[in-house]
Amino acid sequence: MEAHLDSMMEELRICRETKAMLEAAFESAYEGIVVTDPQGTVRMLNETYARFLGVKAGDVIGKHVTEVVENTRMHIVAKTGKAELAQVQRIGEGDMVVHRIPIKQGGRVKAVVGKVLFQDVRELHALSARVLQLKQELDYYKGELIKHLGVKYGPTDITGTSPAIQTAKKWAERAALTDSTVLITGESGTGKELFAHSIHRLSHRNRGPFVKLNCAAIPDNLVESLLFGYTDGAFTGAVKGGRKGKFEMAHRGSIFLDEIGELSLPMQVKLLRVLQEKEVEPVGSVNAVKVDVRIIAATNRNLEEMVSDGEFREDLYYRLNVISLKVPPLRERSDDIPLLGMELMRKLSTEVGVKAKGISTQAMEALQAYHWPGNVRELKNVLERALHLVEADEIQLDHLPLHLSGREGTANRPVSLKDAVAHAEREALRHSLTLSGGDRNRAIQLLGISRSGFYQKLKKYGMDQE
Ligand SMILES: Nc1ncnc2c1ncn2[C@@H]1O[C@H](COP(=O)(O)OP(=O)(O)OP(=O)(O)O)[C@@H](O)[C@H]1O
Repeated sequence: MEAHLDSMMEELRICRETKAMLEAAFESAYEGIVVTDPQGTVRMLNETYARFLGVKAGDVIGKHVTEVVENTRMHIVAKTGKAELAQVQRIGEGDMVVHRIPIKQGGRVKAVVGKVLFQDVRELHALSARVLQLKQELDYYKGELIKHLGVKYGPTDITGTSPAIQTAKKWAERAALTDSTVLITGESGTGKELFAHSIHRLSHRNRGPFVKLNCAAIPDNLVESLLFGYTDGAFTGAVKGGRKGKFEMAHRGSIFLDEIGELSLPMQVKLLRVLQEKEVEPVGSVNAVKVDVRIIAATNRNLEEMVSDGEFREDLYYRLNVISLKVPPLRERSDDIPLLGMELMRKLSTEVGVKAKGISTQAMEALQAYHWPGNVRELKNVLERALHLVEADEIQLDHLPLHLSGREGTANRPVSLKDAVAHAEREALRHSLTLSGGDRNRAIQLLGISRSGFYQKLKKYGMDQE
């Protein structure tokens, strides 16, 4: 009996403590709170609400809620048993946001709790306007940060719905989940760089830098210092204080080694060491620097063939090719050409300042029938050229180059061998420049002729000013 009494006392003490805690929470709440019984009689009213209504809680408890709060529906909710959330209720001078929540036991309403969330809905409007402004600012700074970090493109920039491009995109998404080295292969102009940016953008490193190095564009003797940096006085002409290399710059981010197939054999050895040790040794330094960098490499050359010809190290090839991503050539996804053509045309029209709205059916058919050795880059160049020629709204067949539009009939063909050679040379020059996007070094490579020969021919055919 005594033990029973003790346990009842203990329970009573806990109940009192809980009640005191709930009352304190009730009173200190920022929102106004009112509780009624199922008949709509006010049972509780916290200090915030009482102050807001300009009444004393003690005076209104026991009154019907309609006598205490203007436009109330607490007594109605007590009848319907259905909660009314985030409703606007006019009280005095202000529009309030209120919740009315029935408390049920055994399916019957035992009480209704009313909450006034904001003192006035205008506060909410002001708050949401501020949130919107902050969001816009945030988006702007995010964009700026991304530009600053070096990443320019994301997966949404890769246009195409063909199964081939979708598969490549899926691989890129998967690659982004890991930190493994990715080797992106594919013909020139297929969009390898877009994929490299996208992998970084989708990865957990996307707040870190994205650093690009085109291995073909730098002289051999500079590659090392560019990649690994150098110390003060490492060589004549070195910047005072030394300079960080691309690997260090890409710390906690990704490095994109474009045209990796052009890296000389001695540089391949050094790169392999970085991959193995995860540290770089700046030129002139004896101390290695630890780097945390994800490597994305790309090439349009056949590295396997280069390995068998002894031009590319096998061990480096396997280190790079942990995840391989092949970007399909455009001729294998001609289904993408209408969408891609329209998308590129829209972007280019803004750049060129021409308002072309479409591509005629005939022109589109010609675009789809062509084999696109220069892939999307070539398509872009063809469309840009067409936009300069277009007079009305649409790109027509005769705005496309002759080799594409099929208008190159026999009537205009040269008869003498000399003229035929000149004609062929001119076309080859033009074609190589279209393929390379105007990049003369690449055009020279594509033609397989010497630099001086290239410039002589440009001059001969009056194309040196183009
Ligand atoms: N799927 C695509 N959607 C939209 N634009 C694309 C797409 N693929 C490529 N491009 C555009 O085509 C051009 C060439 O792409 P990119 O430079 O990525 O090719 P690449 O494969 O890296 O070429 P290279 O081997 O010559 O370096 C760029 O202007 C790029 O924006």
